[in-house]
Amino acid sequence: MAVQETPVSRRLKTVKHIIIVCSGKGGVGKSSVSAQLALSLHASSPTARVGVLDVDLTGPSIPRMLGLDGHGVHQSSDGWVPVYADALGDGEPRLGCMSVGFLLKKKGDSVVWRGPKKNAMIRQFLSDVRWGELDYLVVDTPPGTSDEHLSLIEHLAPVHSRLSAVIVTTPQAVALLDAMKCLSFTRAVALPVLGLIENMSGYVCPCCGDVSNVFSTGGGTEMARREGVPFLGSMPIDTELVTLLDAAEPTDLSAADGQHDEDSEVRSFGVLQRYQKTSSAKILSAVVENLISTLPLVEHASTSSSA
Ligand SMILES: Nc1ncnc2c1ncn2[C@@H]1O[C@H](COP(=O)(O)OP(=O)(O)OP(=O)(O)O)[C@@H](O)[C@H]1O
Ligand code: SF4
Repeated sequence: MAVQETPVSRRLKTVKHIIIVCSGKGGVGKSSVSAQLALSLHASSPTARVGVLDVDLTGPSIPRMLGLDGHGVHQSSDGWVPVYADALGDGEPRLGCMSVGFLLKKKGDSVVWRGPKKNAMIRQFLSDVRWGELDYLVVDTPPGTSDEHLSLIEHLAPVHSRLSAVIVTTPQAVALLDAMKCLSFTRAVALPVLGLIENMSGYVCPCCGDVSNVFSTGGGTEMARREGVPFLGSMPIDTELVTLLDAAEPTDLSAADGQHDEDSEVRSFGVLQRYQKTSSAKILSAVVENLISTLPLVEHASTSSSA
């Protein structure tokens, strides 16, 4: 089946893989996992180019997690320029971000929109952001399955053949029940699932390294086995991660200002360097290896569905 030509397809034809991160329930760490996936994919190869699109329109948290709070979107003649998070002077920028958070007048403002307006915003994000060549576009979504998810599927599924999802859950029964609803949604819209990530799976004591299972354990593995989806890995509760992502300091705009021209919005970035030193980064690099190894499944699924 020929892929339709639309403004979204024209813009995203230089993006190899689009990975939608979703969760059935709020607060399970979906945005933290999205930010960490982007950081770890960026670190997975010296040339990997990664974008993060935050479509959690009513609660955008990716700019804060990447230390990009307070930045505004720059409009070039060829569309919106992502805010780049790589260190200045470190070669070509390879980690770009776009979020409704960059469009809000001030920190803490909220977006109260109905479905059609959200749909229009998402279409504009997909068709107007000048990502350029990307290996991975990680899309952070709101919890549950809402207007934002339907809009993404509506605009992306007909035009992008390497579109997939990752489901984030915590080990508690109630979160797993909601993760099941999320999985049913992906099946209903024929969205291939790369796998399940269990977050907040045990607590590693910073003093002795002992792991305590604060919640029940093994629910994610069991659900993945039962439902026939890959289990990508478990992320323990990491106090270092909370400090890093919740308190990621906005980078100094004045320091970066002299370094960008009209078409390049590159910012100095300490989060990437600090993240690499955390124990979460080491654990997540194994999760990312598993994720990369499941990407061929998406190509297989798209080939069989278009056959
Ligand atoms: N593995 C972890 N260890 C410690 N804290 C974590 C971990 N994962 C997430 N958190 C913390 O839990 C809180 C909620 O995380 P996050 O905002 O990523 O959740 P979410 O599922 O995206 O929430 P929302 O419902 O707002 O979309 C944040 O303070 C985050 O720093
Ligand atoms: S796990 Fe061990 S070191 Fe950590 S708080 Fe408990 S007793 Fe103390």
